[in-house]
Amino acid sequence: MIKNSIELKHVFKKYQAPTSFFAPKKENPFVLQDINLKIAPGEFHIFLGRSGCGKSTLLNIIAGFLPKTSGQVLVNGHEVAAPGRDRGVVFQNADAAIFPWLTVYENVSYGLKMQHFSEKERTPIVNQSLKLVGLDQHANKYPYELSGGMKQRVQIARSISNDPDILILDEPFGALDAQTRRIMQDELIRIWQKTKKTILFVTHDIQEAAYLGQKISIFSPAPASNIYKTITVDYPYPRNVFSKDNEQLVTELNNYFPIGGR
Ligand SMILES: Nc1ncnc2c1ncn2[C@@H]1O[C@H](COP(=O)(O)OP(=O)(O)OP(=O)(O)O)[C@@H](O)[C@H]1O
Repeated sequence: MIKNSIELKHVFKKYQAPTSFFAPKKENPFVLQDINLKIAPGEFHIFLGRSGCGKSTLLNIIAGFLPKTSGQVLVNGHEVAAPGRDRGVVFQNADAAIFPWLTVYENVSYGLKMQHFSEKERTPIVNQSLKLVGLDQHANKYPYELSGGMKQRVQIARSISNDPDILILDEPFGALDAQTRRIMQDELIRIWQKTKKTILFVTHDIQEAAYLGQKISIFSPAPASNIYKTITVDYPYPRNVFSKDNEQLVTELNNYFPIGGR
């Protein structure tokens, strides 16, 4: 068993069509068809693809929120059957993910409290997580007092406080303005380098994939999406969006998504 690893073997996914006595019987197409992938411990891995190709579906299967139709999904060598502490998830919509009636501190502390950590045990973990994401000065604020970027920091701190092996992020910066998005991308790289977690990050933004990813898995269009190719990006961080390396990578990635193509 390799710790912090993810392995996908022949994963297929088809959503169940709604059934009704009056509606004609209908079969939904496969959303994902024969996905095979290995994500190594400590890797920063990107799922890149057009809207609707099934990136979030696969991420939710790995997180344990959705069942697969067939195949094997192994996290740390064990078949995924449900969500678990080994996987922390950060969603795009922070407003739906954090509790509006709890402070920043209480939101980050909540999961640990549910796992019966005592207050004495929780305090240093929560303080450390808040410091890591730069929210230590905002611990007593409520979500309505926070910017979009700060709310995403709360989600990241909450996940990190559980000390997951793998951090799973579903378009976490998609709703942020361009400047905040770049700041959060730099923050995430810093957190990844510090914690050495395995990161699985979903995006449809080519520039974002090129700026963040060590490995970029490119999804084919819907339906019945597959992973076309996984590209290894071996130039170092921090990356310069104006560098020749970056320009070449963005051009290469753009070739997989022709304008006007599906
Ligand atoms: N609960 C569901 N029931 C039926 N079909 C679904 C369900 N959830 C998603 N789908 C379909 O599965 C396909 C993949 O959706 P998914 O959200 O995984 O794509 P995505 O690549 O993450 O898209 P986006 O980037 O827009 O979030 C889409 O065709 C979508 O309509």
